[in-house]
Amino acid sequence: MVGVSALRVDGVTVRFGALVALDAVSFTVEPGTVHAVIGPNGAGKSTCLNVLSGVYRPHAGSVYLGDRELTRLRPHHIARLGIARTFQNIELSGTQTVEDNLLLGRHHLMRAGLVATALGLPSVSREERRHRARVREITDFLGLSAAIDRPAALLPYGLRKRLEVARALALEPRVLLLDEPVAGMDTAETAEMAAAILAVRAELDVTVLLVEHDMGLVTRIADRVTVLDFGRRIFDGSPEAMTSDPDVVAAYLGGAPPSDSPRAVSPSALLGGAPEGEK
Ligand SMILES: Nc1ncnc2c1ncn2[C@@H]1O[C@H](COP(=O)(O)OP(=O)(O)OP(=O)(O)O)[C@@H](O)[C@H]1O
Repeated sequence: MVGVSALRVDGVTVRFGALVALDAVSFTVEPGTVHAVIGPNGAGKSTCLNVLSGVYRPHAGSVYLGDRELTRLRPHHIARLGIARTFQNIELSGTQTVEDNLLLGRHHLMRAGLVATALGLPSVSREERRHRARVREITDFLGLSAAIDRPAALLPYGLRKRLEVARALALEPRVLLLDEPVAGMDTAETAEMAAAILAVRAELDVTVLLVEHDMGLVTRIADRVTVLDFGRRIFDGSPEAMTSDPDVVAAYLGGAPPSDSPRAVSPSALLGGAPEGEK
């Protein structure tokens, strides 16, 4: 898991009908960093993550991992190139154990074909042992080993959120995209998740891009922050500079969208549907 390539968002625009969810947004996530994308409700954060993971195709602009353009690729292809993500709403298989959820996450790394598996060839069991060993390492790393045989649905909320991160790590990514990793967590769970994210960057050398509401978390763990408001990038820089930036302060204090904002459209104009490329 070597994070050597920058993830570059270049002039990305996404529209939902007349509503411009992202308006020519650009930023670069440097390898080996924790980069946060924040902004008030409806700022375009999730849309941005959906573009990066291939769920939405932008109307304009491009996304690159190093020299590789990702813009037109499908989600599974992007995942194979080393970009894994978690979802705002936990998307685990609740009836399956922690271990099986992670093995499922490694599915595309498994080489044995159906016939070889059905015949129980030695190479298959060797491969399976290797994957199970790696899954144990990942569960240990994220403090989930005591729960490895439990069904995901029976875990407390904080552990389920961490299992989501573990499942994304099971893909052996170079870049990890986290959609609101501490949403709904109490203080202790938030602190544990913050420590886990920092460990992922420092010990696994995985670049982390997280979308988050929690300003406190962002200022504690992010190396760099991009702030969106009404689909536009209003700030890109260090967490320290962000907290005193007048545009960021104004956005977080609230207020109406600027009169030239693409968001200043009538409600009926917003019913135009999803982006052209939405799959
Ligand atoms: N599938 C969709 N169809 C229509 N409009 C959408 C769709 N997805 C997002 N939007 C709109 O695009 C804008 C940006 O939404 P997005 O979910 O990206 O914001 P966000 O910053 O993630 O918000 P939140 O913090 O509330 O999750 C919002 O006005 C939202 O209502």
